[in-house]
Amino acid sequence: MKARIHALSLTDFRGYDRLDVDLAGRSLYLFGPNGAGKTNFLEAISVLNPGRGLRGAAVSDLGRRLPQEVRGRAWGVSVELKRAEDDIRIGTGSDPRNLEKRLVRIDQQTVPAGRLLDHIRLVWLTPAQDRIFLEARAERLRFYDRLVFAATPSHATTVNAYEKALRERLRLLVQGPADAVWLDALEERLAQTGSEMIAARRAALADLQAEIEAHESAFPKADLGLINEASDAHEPDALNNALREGFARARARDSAAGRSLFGPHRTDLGVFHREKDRPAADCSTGEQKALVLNLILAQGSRLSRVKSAPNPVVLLDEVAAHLDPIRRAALFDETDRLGLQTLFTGTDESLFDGLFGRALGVRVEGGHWVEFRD
Ligand SMILES: Nc1ncnc2c1ncn2[C@@H]1O[C@H](COP(=O)(O)OP(=O)(O)OP(=O)(O)O)[C@@H](O)[C@H]1O
Repeated sequence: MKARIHALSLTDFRGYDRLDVDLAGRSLYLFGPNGAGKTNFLEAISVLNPGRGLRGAAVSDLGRRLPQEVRGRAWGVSVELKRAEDDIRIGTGSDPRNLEKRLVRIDQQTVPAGRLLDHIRLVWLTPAQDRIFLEARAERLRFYDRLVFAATPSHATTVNAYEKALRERLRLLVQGPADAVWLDALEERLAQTGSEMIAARRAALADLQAEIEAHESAFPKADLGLINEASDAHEPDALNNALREGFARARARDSAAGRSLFGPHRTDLGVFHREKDRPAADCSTGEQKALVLNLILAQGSRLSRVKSAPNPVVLLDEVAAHLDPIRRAALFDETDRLGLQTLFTGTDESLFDGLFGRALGVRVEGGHWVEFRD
């Protein structure tokens, strides 16, 4: 399903007071000095999916706040998506009655945030994620779970239900009462949601690896793996049983440690640089950036194949600056070839010479779009 961003407005979002533009479904590159408002713009698009957007910010931090103001203002982001069959306007913003909360609207109707995924799916890469292979395991797993969730939205609900049951089980084990019936019931839920999580992660991994194999590109190929999955069983009943038994066996150890030491929440994403024959964490900074970028392109490509879901829109913050000219040209060609509406940022206009005429270019200064390159 094609979904591309056309008309777009921001109101009091971060440094922007008001922005009304029409991207006409095109890709975009924003350039301008530090602090101009380039990342803020990508962040505004990123909140058009459920969750906290690409900076993980609270709703109340997104509203424009002048230096003398103590609180941010009510903010809003809305876009018009043109599709083969119709146009649709989707938007989000703070609830004027409670600035900590956000509301989502689709064609004027207030709806749950999850419904946004029926219309737009976002993939992003920010400088913070370049270090994903050096981060703590839990951070990497969260990054990977977001890749899984973009194609399988139920994965987020499953992970939340699993984490809730895990916290409840640990509380019983540490504070009591260690009621066996209650613990059995919680572990049953953990086994059920845990098996679903493992299955969704494996399916996403197979898809991503297939995308990586399918494309010859200037980016290094990665071998992906899931480490410490809690069980290597594949058949659903066997996986379920293995998890239930694993949780029951771990009770005494978890209770003594005050931590949950068994389960799929302890999984890690393994990424191996095939050509260099070493784990991503041992690769150079530039090699790590290229690996993670290739993973994001694989994600964009696999999402665009999901017939029942909208085409992804890709947000690449300061990615071009870190690539050598050959890889930069390859990135522009690759996003074009995949038919992805991609929004790039960078400080220097010259980084985007290869996009001139293929995307809309805009100079940003002080929260304003000041010059257009068409
Ligand atoms: N809630 C807010 N209200 C007003 N201004 C804000 C708010 N939040 C952030 N800003 C301002 O936005 C600017 C940062 O913008 P942004 O992160 O988009 O910069 P950028 O163009 O991506 O720069 P860089 O090249 O340094 O990454 C800062 O000047 C910051 O003070």
